[in-house]
Amino acid sequence: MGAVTEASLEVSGLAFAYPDGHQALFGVDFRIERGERVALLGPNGAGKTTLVLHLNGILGGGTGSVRVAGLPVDRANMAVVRRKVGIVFQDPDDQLFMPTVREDVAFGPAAAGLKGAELEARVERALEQVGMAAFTDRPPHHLSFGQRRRVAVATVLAMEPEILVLDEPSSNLDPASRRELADILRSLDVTVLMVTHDLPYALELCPRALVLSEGVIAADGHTGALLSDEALMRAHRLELPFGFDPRSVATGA
Ligand SMILES: Nc1ncnc2c1ncn2[C@@H]1O[C@H](COP(=O)(O)OP(=O)(O)OP(=O)(O)O)[C@@H](O)[C@H]1O
Repeated sequence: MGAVTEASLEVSGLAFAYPDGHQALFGVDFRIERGERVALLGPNGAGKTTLVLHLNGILGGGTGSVRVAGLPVDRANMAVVRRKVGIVFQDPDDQLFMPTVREDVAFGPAAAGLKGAELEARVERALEQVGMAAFTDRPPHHLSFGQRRRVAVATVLAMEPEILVLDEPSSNLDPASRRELADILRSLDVTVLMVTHDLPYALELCPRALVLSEGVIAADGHTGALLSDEALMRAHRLELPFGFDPRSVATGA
């Protein structure tokens, strides 16, 4: 396979209806290249979560295809795909359940067969990447919310994913923790897809954004340009904070 030209993520004609018949996705197409940071924007109910749950095969059975690093997300590839797509859920407590930070971060790689010094090095590196190396032996429930979110990111980084998917990464963070997480995400050498309603955060971190609305991609382009398009914003119920000028931010730097 031509690994060099493969996209990190390629979604083609993805359509999906829930078992109750509610159609959430109506033919979604986009491609994310290796190393890009892309924001997935859209109003409540647009289909963002439904889309994300297709990226590692939690949801399936619709039509169209999802490929991660060229590999189709299907039953046969599920174990590999789950390692390649790291999803950080909105609530870190959904991801942290072991007695110590070390055990939480080691959990995934250990289940994938890593042990001994190799496992220890993997854990150490992931915790260093999120600035949490000093907390290795602490119980996660003794950490602040912002620290727990960083550990949740580490649990996913420890799997060395092809693509890091973050669901509302800035939610419930104070301004300092928000900025620290932005610095961490910027420093990572990994493809990022970030689902967020925090439009200034999207602008700050992601040079490119997708707008998902009523189950289709309504716009795909430069984040600053999309957020400056008042008609587009209005049409898809996207609102910037009062007084915020997207043209005043150096996007994705
Ligand atoms: N289990 C389900 N069964 C039936 N319909 C569902 C189910 N889960 C979600 N939906 C519907 O699918 C549509 C897309 O929902 P989804 O959660 O993907 O949107 P979202 O963009 O993530 O929204 P939000 O910003 O509120 O998180 C909505 O109309 C929702 O009501």
